Amino acid sequence: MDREAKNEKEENDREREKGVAAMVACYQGFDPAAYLQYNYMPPRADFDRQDSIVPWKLGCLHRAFTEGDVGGDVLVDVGSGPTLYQVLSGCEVFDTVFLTDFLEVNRQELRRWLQGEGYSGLDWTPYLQHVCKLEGRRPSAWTEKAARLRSVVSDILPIDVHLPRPLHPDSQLPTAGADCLVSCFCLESVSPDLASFTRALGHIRGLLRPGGHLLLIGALGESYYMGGPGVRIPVVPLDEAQVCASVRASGYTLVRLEVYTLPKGMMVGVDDVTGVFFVKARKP
Ligand SMILES: C[S@@+](CC[C@H](N)C(=O)[O-])C[C@H]1O[C@@H](n2cnc3c(N)ncnc32)[C@H](O)[C@@H]1O
Ligand SMILES: O=[N+]([O-])c1ccc2c(c1)CN[C@@H](CO)C2
Repeated sequence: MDREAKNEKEENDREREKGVAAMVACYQGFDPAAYLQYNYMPPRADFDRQDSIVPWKLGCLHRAFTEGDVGGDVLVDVGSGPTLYQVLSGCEVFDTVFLTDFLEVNRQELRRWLQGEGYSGLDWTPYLQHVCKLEGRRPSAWTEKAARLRSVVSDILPIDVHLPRPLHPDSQLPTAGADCLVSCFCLESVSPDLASFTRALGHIRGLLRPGGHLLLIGALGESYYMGGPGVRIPVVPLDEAQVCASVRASGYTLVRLEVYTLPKGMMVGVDDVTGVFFVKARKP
């Protein structure tokens, strides 16, 4: 690499590090309780509304986890936040589930629910009941699903998708890698730009074994969201073409893309998201 190219690469690296550092600063004000209230209560989580976002997401995940090609022992959820919905289908398929997040406040929120004591966050019962219905079970089986989830979550780990190795080396992940990754509203919400989003996709690919699957949910057309009162967090605005191009450029085979377009009733003033994508992809 000649001197000019080397200087340009060093400048780009410095810019990227500044962008990532600025994102870390934004997340210091993240408020799990407010985030859950903004996004995981009605209308966005209304199980009686055909056009509600959360039932759409749960349907995508249910189909992806149960259509026969996804399986193995280990599922990793990348950037769990304070939410559990993203593993309610996967917990029936995998015997070992790792939840992960960058912030201790979120890891603590998850620990409290899993330990079944002192949890004062969202009531996940309607979510558990809805996924039981998707599975053809009676809604009252939600208590069995809750027990199943608590039994398969092996650990709640720190993660940083901007590191080439996002998990700490002694994270007890199999050396061959996880059999499946799920990640929802994380990568585009923590990356300063599209290149960083694509790079993070490549980093988490290293957590996956060859032949393993990635189930990715994210925001379309979103430039910011409120992570708490007065906590405005920038987001990389993505369109469908960019999502597909980034998935392919980071080394996955795209299996399918599904898109949800927000009706006005789902625009509640906490972000400017216009759509949600669901990607099923595979590491060759
Ligand atoms: C918009 S929230 C998504 C939470 C949840 N997965 C959901 O579906 O609602 C983004 C999450 O990414 C986490 N995060 C922030 N920086 C991160 C990083 N560098 N690597 C991994 N996760 C990060 C935040 O702590 C937060 O929980
Ligand atoms: O409607 N939803 O189910 C929902 C859930 C979470 C999030 C959004 C929408 C939009 N903003 C992202 C952060 O980039 C977080």
